[in-house]
Amino acid sequence: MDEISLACNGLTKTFKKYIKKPGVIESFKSLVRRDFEIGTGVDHFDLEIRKGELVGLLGPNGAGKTTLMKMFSGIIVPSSGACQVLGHTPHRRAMAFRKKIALVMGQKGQLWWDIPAMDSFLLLQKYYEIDEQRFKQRLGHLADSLGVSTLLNVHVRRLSLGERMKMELIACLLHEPEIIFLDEPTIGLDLISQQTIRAFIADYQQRNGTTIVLTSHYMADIDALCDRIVLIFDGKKTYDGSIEDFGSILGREKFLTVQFEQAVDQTDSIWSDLDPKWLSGGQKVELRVPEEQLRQRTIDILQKFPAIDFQTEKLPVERVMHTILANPEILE
Ligand SMILES: Nc1ncnc2c1ncn2[C@@H]1O[C@H](COP(=O)(O)OP(=O)(O)OP(=O)(O)O)[C@@H](O)[C@H]1O
Repeated sequence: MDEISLACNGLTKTFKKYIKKPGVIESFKSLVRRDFEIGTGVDHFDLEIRKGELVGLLGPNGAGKTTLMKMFSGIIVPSSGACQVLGHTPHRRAMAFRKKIALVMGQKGQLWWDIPAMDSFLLLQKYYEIDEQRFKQRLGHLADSLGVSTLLNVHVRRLSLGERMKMELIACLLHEPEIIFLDEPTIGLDLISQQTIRAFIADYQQRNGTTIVLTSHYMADIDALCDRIVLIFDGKKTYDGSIEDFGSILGREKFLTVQFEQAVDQTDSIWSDLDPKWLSGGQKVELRVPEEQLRQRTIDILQKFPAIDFQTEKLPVERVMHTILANPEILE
């Protein structure tokens, strides 16, 4: 039987949300008594992740992804429900647990800004009690793989965003964690840095079989790295399955792209049920077409509007996600 790395059951996190009424008098009143309501960040979430899986956690802004990652890594205490990570209850923060996990938050680094990354790594070596030889070997290997060996002694504040993220990854991997939580590791990075970090994570995971939970706003990350995706909306799990099945959630559809000689009439009824996405000022369109209608619908379009190029492909996950974010009831 496969070993389970993470299991949670009915995991819930509620927050007090303070309400401030407008006006000066209300501001003074709020100094004495603050009204609040209870908001739910994560709502009765069940999840099981096997050892060595790379799972993508997806959802719109404010869906509860970061709250979930914080509960998995023990930074915040659940309001109710159960969570076990590598046999530990995360929020107890036992040292044995901390040595087995790592959390990288793209929005919030753990490295000190005013000192070189190397100094932070040395502190982490002490904190995690990493043997000197193993530390040197590991740091050398990670820094080489990420192409930052020459930057270890540069103050973190002087590094570019991409270089800083690479240092954050090294910091999280030095102690050889068994499970890694990556919350938006590529956020704000340019395309090249995104690709480098993506390739590094894929390679690292393949070599080490580490369990990884990843959140990202970039579907390219999810597409390239994750076999399984979990969708979260309003704190609730709405989908858990393979990326292939996710791609076919909207039915057996193909993605048809047509490039025209000149801009065409976007109000024509021919597009009405094909979810058109217009590009190049109306000279190019991307359509979702049911597989069984693909031949006829393509002929109809080409007969009506002079085209210079067209292609069909499997519906990209990005497009499926976009449609689901706009119409979450599809998953009900
Ligand atoms: N400390 C807190 N106090 C009050 N509410 C909070 C707190 N942390 C999170 N929330 C609320 O919980 C919900 C989930 O937030 P969370 O940060 O987990 O979302 P997310 O999916 O990570 O969003 P994003 O993609 O924008 O980072 C939001 O409504 C948020 O306002």
